[in-house]
Amino acid sequence: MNTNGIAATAERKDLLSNAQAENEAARTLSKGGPDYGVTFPLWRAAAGASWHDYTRHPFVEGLGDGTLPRKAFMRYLVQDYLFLVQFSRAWALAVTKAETLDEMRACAKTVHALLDKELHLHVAICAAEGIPEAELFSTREAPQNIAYTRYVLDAGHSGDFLDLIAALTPCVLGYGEIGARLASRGNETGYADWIATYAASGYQDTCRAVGSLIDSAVAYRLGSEPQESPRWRRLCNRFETATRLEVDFWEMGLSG
Ligand SMILES: Cc1ncc(CN)c(N)n1
Repeated sequence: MNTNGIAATAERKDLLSNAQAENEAARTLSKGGPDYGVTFPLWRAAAGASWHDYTRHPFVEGLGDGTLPRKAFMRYLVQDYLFLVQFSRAWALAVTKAETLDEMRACAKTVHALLDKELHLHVAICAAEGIPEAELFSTREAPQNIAYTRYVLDAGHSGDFLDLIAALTPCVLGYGEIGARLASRGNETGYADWIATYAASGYQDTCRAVGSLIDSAVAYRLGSEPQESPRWRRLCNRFETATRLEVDFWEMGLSG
């Protein structure tokens, strides 16, 4: 096969995987939204307007309709590469804070998903824009990036497994929700690869696994009525703080 043939096959594969992601997302949304367990919807509801501000942020809407300036996207993406490096460390910390082997396995799988799957998107897009990975790795972190990632790491160092998981949840599941919603619109924009990554079955499987990890971790430590626990409010607060830090992260992309 000549190079044109290879490129055409690769392009067709891309189109197919984008179409599959859109179909999956449409099926998910027709069920009433992504189903990531029972604890996540409670924390999301407790976060109130902050959740809406995060998942419906102008940056997100710009990704969905293609109006987001490329400069803003690249500023975000370079920082997000560094973000994912720190988040991998935070999920690795969760492995050491876990109390069961199932929890350790679930957290280790998430480390793998971040380092060996999600980061590829960033490396590939940046390479296409002429930014090599070594340059990404040595970029200076934006203050919003430091604030968010170090908040989560501190939640893990100063608290227990649940404190850490509550701070990690908006990141994983928020993007799952955003990816599914944007893909269901079916717009062909310059950000289709980004949207397809978070709507794809691989990422949605991670979201479902994390949703079920949260449910079992909460039941293991707080029993069958977790909302009655004195810890519940603090966990909701951690989730909401991380959600607001997600909003600041989008703002960082739009700044400058
Ligand atoms: C800031 C941020 N939040 C969440 C994700 C999805 N893992 C991400 N890549 N970046």
